[in-house]
Amino acid sequence: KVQHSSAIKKKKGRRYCCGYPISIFFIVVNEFCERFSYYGMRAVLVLYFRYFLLWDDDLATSIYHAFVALCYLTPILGAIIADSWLGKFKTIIYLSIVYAIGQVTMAISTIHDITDANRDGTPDNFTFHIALSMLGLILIALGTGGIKPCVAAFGGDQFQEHQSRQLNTFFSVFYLCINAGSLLSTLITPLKSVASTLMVFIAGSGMYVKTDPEGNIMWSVCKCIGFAIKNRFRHRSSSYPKREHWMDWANEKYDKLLIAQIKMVLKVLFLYIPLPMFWTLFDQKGSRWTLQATTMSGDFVSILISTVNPILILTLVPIMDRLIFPLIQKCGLNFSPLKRMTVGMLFAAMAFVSAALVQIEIDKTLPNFPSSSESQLKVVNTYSTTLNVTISPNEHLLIESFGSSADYVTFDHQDITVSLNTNPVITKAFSLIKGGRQTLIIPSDPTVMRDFVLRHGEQWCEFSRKFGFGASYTFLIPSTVFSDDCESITEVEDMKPNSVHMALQIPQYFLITTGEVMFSVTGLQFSYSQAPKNMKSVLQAGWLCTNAVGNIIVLIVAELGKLPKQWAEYLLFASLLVAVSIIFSIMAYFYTYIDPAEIEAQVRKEQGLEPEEMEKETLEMEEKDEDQKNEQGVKQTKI
Ligand SMILES: C[C@H](N)C(=O)N1CCC[C@H]1C(=O)O
Repeated sequence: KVQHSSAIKKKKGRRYCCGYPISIFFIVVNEFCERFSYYGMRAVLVLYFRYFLLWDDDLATSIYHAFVALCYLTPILGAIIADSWLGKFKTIIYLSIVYAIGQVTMAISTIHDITDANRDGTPDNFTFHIALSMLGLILIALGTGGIKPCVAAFGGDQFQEHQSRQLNTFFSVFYLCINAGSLLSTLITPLKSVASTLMVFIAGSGMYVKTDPEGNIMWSVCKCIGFAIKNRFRHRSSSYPKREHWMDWANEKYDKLLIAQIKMVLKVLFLYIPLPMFWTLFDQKGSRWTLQATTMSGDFVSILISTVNPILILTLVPIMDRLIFPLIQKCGLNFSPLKRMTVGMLFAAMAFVSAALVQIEIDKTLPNFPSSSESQLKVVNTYSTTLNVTISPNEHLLIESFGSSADYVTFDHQDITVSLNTNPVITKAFSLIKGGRQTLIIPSDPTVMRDFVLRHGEQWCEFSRKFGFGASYTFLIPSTVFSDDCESITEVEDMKPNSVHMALQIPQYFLITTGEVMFSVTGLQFSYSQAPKNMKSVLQAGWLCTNAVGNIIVLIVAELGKLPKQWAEYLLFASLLVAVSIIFSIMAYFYTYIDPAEIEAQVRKEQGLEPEEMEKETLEMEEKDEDQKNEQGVKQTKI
């Protein structure tokens, strides 16, 4: 009775603006601040690993993906704590504190002065910094992941059953805030944002609808499933009559309502099995696509590329919600949530086809590097006259003074002899490095060693030309050069600058983000709407876990099983996602959308409602009326 009246008291605090509970304002701002902090930290994480902890590219990328995977695995823990023990409100508060401690720990780990006793600018004790940063990252993963399923579900809890339209809009706005936070964090430093997250959330405290946790629900679910499996096994003989669903084998011991709720959750979780493949492709934006961008040209575009996903989300979500989806509906087509998710997957697959096409263009412009059994040599002539260079057995090069051979010459053997048509003829034998590129410099005569400083800003010689991305140059400086004799310095281009423009990546970003809007925003709404009341966070956590598994697949498949051609790897991922989306569409075809509240009410009715429940329901109905009147602006003073 006491619990019952307190629940009602809390619900009476509900206030509305334009048909939406005011409390959701605090929730979406909280999500904005949280994502601002998370994405801001994530944006510099690989750089921190690479340039502070001095890890190599592979280790930095692997730990980065492992961290992201952990961030999407910890929601299970947060959901269990919220649904079984603390409730969503307190879980968000406590785990946000853990999150803040994690960010502070991480910040401390980046102060090299702590262990830099000899003040040379690098830490002396890397173990200390690594241990501290790993601790910080684990706390951050626990905080960000733990609160994530609770915040989305808590937002959903603020609405009533008849507000399904507003609920869908809430999830779209929620996703917009995630991306506004992500966009801003790329542009400005995410300082103090976890503290703001917590303060904004607490500020709305008096206005939230806070549903109490209903005991250790996860433990009851596990015990019930365990019992059903054991009982089914005990009655495996064909003499026992079959039951409609394997969970019905728990009927002997467990409440019908719990069994019905577990059936609903399992049905959705089964549907989630193919979904990680979407995230496997999506999360390669941050690794493979970024590496692809480093082989392309265009400097200002690089900032656009790092912000294009959130910018497109901010544009596409309203366009989809207000224009495309209503238009499709008007055409009489039933674009159900699961259909949207399938189309989202196909868009992501198309994005990877687009990435493969861009890669083929890039490959055409890339230098032809030697295979592991070949060697390459370039010859540079700093001699005073043009030279005829013969490389055994039959390579003849005519190289003018202060010039070089047009390109690297490839040899399938390593031992060569170089002859120059000087007087007397000079002949010398060399052994080249297998699989490597080398440059042979023919020195000027007489050889004088001298220093020449090329210093930015105050260099002796100004070079007006801009060096291209990805290019490599050799400067030939004559021994006689003086500060006013810049003309005599010759530049040899060893590697051509990247020539495929980064703007070519925009179509693939556009396609993957369109896919994300259809897949991720819809998935978020779907996970909430199909979950029984006491398992909303659990199902949100299940949804987020698909992201974690996707990242683990990136780690395993993309890192270990590299294909020789990058474009082929992109096409492989695209084909895999098309195959998975076909499987998903078949599974979706057999899925029947449910109204969990209706099923729960039906089971209760079958069981015969207890007087207490009846009373609660009547009060809720009364309250629903009051809320509806509130929405219409009618002021009610008393129920
Ligand atoms: C930044 C992405 N566009 C995005 O919004 N997300 C990627 C994974 C899910 C979602 C998020 O919650 O951050």
